[in-house]
Amino acid sequence: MKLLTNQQQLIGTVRVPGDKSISHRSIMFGALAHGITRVTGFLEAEDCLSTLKLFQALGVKIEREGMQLVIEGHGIEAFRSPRQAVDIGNSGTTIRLVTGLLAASPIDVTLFGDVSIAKRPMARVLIPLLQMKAQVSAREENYAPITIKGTNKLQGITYRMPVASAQVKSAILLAGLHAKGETIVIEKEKTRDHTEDMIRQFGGDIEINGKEIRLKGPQRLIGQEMMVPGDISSAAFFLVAGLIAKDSEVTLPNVGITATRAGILEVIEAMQGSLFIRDRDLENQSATLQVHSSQLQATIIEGALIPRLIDELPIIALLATQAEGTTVIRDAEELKVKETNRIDVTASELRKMGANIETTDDGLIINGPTKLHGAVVDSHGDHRIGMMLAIASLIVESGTVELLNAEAVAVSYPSFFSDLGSLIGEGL
Ligand SMILES: O=C(O)C1=C[C@@H](OP(=O)(O)O)[C@@H](O)[C@H](O)C1
Ligand SMILES: C=C(OP(=O)(O)O)C(=O)O
Repeated sequence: MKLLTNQQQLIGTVRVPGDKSISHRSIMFGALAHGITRVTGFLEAEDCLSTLKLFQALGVKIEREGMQLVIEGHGIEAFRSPRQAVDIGNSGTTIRLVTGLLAASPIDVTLFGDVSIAKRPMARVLIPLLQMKAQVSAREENYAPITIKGTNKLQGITYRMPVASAQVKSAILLAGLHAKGETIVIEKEKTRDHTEDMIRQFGGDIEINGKEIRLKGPQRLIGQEMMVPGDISSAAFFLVAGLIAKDSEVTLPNVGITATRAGILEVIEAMQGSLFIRDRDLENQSATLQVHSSQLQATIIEGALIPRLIDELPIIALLATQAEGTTVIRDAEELKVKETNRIDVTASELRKMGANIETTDDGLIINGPTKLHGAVVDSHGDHRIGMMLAIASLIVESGTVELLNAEAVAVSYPSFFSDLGSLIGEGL
């Protein structure tokens, strides 16, 4: 795909689609609960549709009614074994959370995915689940396909997490909901807490004390009405675009800014970006975000901040190429096990466009500001890399940009290119 270059100006408003993490969980909790769950703002993107189809294959009735998704939950006991192995596509969140959730179900199932999923580590989920007496196995004990033989004999555990991962935490908590006794998870760093929020929202009982989370099984959840706010991980591309493109102003209404996800807003402020947060909705934990073109300063991104902006790091790396000074991203080794090795791929693709960016064992060092130029770049099938490169092309001063494997953006944001085009005032 040929991208727009030549220092574009971005003006306007984009309503980014629903949060991916919350959308996945809306299906999972709706299916686990008893009664009807109605979801407004569900993200209709490939990853969340993988979760939707999986639960339909387990016999759960899920239908669209106007702008809502309606899930008819009859509890975990009502799940049925699918006739064949289920393909979860590119979605790490689906395969990891569902492995925990289904470990305590009455069904047998094998889950597999695409070439990227087949390389992502699963032992991090299997190790605690095996301690809970789950019957789960994986290729070479670490990779998809994963086979789950559900059992009603799960036992609660106390688990100190060796990685900062909301997916691992959520898999254990979802298993713990139907295990006997208490499950205690102690996080390495605080990660996104949508699972904990939704356990409460669906009538469950959970105690949170800093990084320690406790729940007792078995629990019975009740169907709910839910609103999914816009995804800050999708908004991040337009936040950065508005900051680095010339003479720009971009407004993003209804973006989820819950504390465990809002790290990018702190980074923009630390870099002296012009950011306004308006219309805060405390119940929905959302707000309108507005950015203007800015003179940016380098910063250091590390430690407890990393899990609060983990998926935004490729686009933050682009932001840093336009900041004065040396930006250091460290403690981000988890980036190596995402859809691609995002440390290597971010650096190698941005370097093709002239960025001054080095990789380290756990992050990136970026010297700025640098002018970017045209190149043939590649998403490597990673949605977040594809969208980052499309934003980079907007500030290219010479040459053209060709993006290979652009279709990967549909994993989390199918309307990305048309939303970007609407800010520029012409279709891409
Ligand atoms: O729980 C979730 O919804 C997610 C957790 C994060 O993964 P890890 O738990 O592997 O950090 C994140 O990168 C992913 O996009 C979504
Ligand atoms: C890492 C991501 O997703 P997942 O782990 O669900 O594949 C992402 O969306 O950036």
